[in-house]
Amino acid sequence: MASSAAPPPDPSTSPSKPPVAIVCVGMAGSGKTTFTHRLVSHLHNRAAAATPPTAPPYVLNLDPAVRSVPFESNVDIRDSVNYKEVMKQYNLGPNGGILTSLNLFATKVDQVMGILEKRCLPQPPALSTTAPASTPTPDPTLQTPEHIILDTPGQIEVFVWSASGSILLSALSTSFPTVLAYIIDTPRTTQNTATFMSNMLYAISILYKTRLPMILVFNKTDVKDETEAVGWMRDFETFQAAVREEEEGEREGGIGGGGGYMGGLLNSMSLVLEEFYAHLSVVGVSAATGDGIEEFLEAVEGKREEFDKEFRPGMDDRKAELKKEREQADLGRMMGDLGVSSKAKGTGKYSKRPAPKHEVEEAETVSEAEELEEERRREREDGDGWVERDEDEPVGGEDDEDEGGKEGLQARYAQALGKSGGAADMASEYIRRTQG
Ligand SMILES: Nc1nc2c(ncn2[C@@H]2O[C@H](COP(=O)(O)OP(=O)(O)OP(=O)(O)O)[C@@H](O)[C@H]2O)c(=O)[nH]1
Repeated sequence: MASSAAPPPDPSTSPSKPPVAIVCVGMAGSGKTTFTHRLVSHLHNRAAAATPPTAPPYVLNLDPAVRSVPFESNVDIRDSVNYKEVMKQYNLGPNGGILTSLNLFATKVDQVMGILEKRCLPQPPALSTTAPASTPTPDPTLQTPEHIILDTPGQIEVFVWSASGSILLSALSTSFPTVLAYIIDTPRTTQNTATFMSNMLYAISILYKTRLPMILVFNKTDVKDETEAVGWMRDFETFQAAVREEEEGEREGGIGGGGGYMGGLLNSMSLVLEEFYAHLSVVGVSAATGDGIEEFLEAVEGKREEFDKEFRPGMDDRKAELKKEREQADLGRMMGDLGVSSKAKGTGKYSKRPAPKHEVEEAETVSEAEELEEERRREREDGDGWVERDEDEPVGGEDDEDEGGKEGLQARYAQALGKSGGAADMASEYIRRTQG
């Protein structure tokens, strides 16, 4: 695949643009992590090869359940929330554990945004009394990245449909142009027209839920290229012909199928979806070989413009309003998620005998669970449960070793939100009521 895209702009000479945030979402197994890995290493290579070298992408891992992340991330939810302990403490299954971990992480969204803005937006030059030294080669570590990349949990609905997902996306998109990369497993999705349509309907629901520009990324083109899928999208007659062919195949094979109802529905939907497809960019990539990554980055630039034109207007005015919404309405909803979790204690599918005393002492709350995390994490952590992976962040944390139970959690929430009262109190009050 040609890599003929223009070299990245030199941030030292070009008017600085904020980086674009790429949020990778997709069904479990579609290849999000492999794609993120490929994208990150591609951008690292591109930044190193530029003259002068530019800043590499800023990377966030938002999947609390992933065992190992193949790429280097600057911010990792796992440093802040211990997924296994969350499952244990709230008696949750895997999906509830991911949801609750994301909820806990989302209470720290303002800190995350603070770090992102500090690291990724051009900062006003520091006042200096000494004469500027002549530095012909800008230091890439002092430059801002062109891309922020986020990998999300495999359980797509947990991220896209949860309050915490909305909080994170709305916070991100108020500060940075934000684009969704909807990763699709091409061979699996084009197995038949019904699977294809299901995936497209999922994409449409995310598009309308988030209202962010979206790129459909047909992944795994090394196994099957995107031609058929794109054909089905661009020309509904091609799609309808495929539906007919499948129906005939089923009739000949004696398979009942949807008895005509299914075919009719698929045909109607293909007509309706024409309008939706028009709003999307489509690229074929292979995360395994790297094919199509440059085309994807070109599509991202197109979507950045769309974001600036259609999404950005009014955003600056709405920033304060959105922040308030985040703290009030969504946190209320988010605590509702925790409430569901707390009710599961002792009654639900994942209920269990009361934990023996020594286990309780081991970690009674999420905050204590965090305290018990490995020494490596604790060293980086400076008191508020939040950590940026590559550097120490000067946060005025307190030693909360003595804080146990609900008070400890309350302090966590208060700290997480950088103040006392408001949403923090609301969160802890909710927990007090539901857990007490
Ligand atoms: N052939 C091929 N396999 C791929 C490609 N991308 C990912 N895979 C494989 O697809 C499987 C799933 O990939 P992951 O990157 O773990 O997918 P994911 O969406 O992050 O998975 P979850 O986090 O569990 O939802 C792995 O076996 C990958 O090796 C690709 O471009 N080509």
